[in-house]
Amino acid sequence: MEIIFYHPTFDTPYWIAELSKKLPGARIRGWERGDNAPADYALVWHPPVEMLQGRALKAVFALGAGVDSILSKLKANPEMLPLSIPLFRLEDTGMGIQMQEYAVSQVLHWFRRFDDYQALQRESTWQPLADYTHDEFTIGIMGAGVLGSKVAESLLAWGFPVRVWSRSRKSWPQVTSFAGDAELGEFLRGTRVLINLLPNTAETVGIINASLLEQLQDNSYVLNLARGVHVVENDLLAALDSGKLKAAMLDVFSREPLPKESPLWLHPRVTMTPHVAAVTRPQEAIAYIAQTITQLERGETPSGQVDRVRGY
Ligand SMILES: NC(=O)C1=CN([C@@H]2O[C@H](COP(=O)(O)OP(=O)(O)OC[C@H]3O[C@@H](n4cnc5c(N)ncnc54)[C@H](OP(=O)(O)O)[C@@H]3O)[C@@H](O)[C@H]2O)C=CC1
Ligand SMILES: O=C(O)C(=O)CO
Repeated sequence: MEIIFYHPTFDTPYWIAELSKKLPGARIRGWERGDNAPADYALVWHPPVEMLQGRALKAVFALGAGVDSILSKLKANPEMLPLSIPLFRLEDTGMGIQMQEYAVSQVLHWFRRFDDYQALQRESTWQPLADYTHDEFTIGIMGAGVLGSKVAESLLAWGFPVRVWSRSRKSWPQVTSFAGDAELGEFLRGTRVLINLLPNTAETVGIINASLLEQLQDNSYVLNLARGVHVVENDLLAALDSGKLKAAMLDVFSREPLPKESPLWLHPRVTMTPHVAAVTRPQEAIAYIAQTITQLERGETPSGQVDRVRGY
């Protein structure tokens, strides 16, 4: 079995060595321009078109959870990967716990009013504030997939009311589920902390815009953990300045790295991280990919296949 690997920043020799331990029969090589030799599987992130085009692959693996970059490249170059070749993505593989850590720490930060206390500290003001209660701190998670479900679970454990919004309805204990565009308004009206874990698709791009933000409760919070293009950044800034939003924490941006001139950098109620909410953990990802390849070789149907028509 021949496997080709391409990632613009990962340590390719390390990945090849570790993958080889899990797939001892496989010949694995880092792909370089001009390599047209046969391959059965391709493991990729931001792959050049020529890496995949014209190959009789058994499957392609995205080395992350989101497949928006590969799908948008495919839109422009459909011949890069025919629909008959399945595309897999990483399902959790250690990203769930990272999203839980991020979401729980930030929600608790807002819930315990550490943002307000930090502002008071800057003025050397000693001023105890009224506590927030859990029942006025409903968490609304957009996207109830692999990562959204993990985040829901962790915030429930801290006693917050949790609701989710997705395409299909969920029947999860203690979680209120809203499904489809028709129920988005009702979902938003009860949400105090909006957490975004949607995939980037034609339907979700720009979804966090002025009209959506207007439907949230006053003094709400936004935590964007998914993709920058979900948020209309000027609308978010306007909602912060109008007082509709109390604060936003952003991990992802419409342009990355965030340009120096972006007003988001200096906004007093915006905090940010540079797209690190959940990174690919090599050992977990390698175990998942090796197991999935083994299942495919046995003729089984592993989970994690992307529905390319649906876009996630
Ligand atoms: N910032 C970071 O470091 C990282 C960001 N991410 C981002 O997180 C995203 C989510 O990952 P993951 O949980 O694994 O993805 P999943 O595919 O498992 O979940 C996607 C969820 O979004 C819902 N959804 C999709 N389209 C719509 C729509 N039009 N309306 C309502 N709901 C919709 C799906 O609904 P249904 O359940 O009905 O199908 C599903 O619940 C990734 O696509 C990626 O962009 C991922 C990893 C790291
Ligand atoms: O896996 C993903 O989709 C990511 O965004 C990794 O940072």
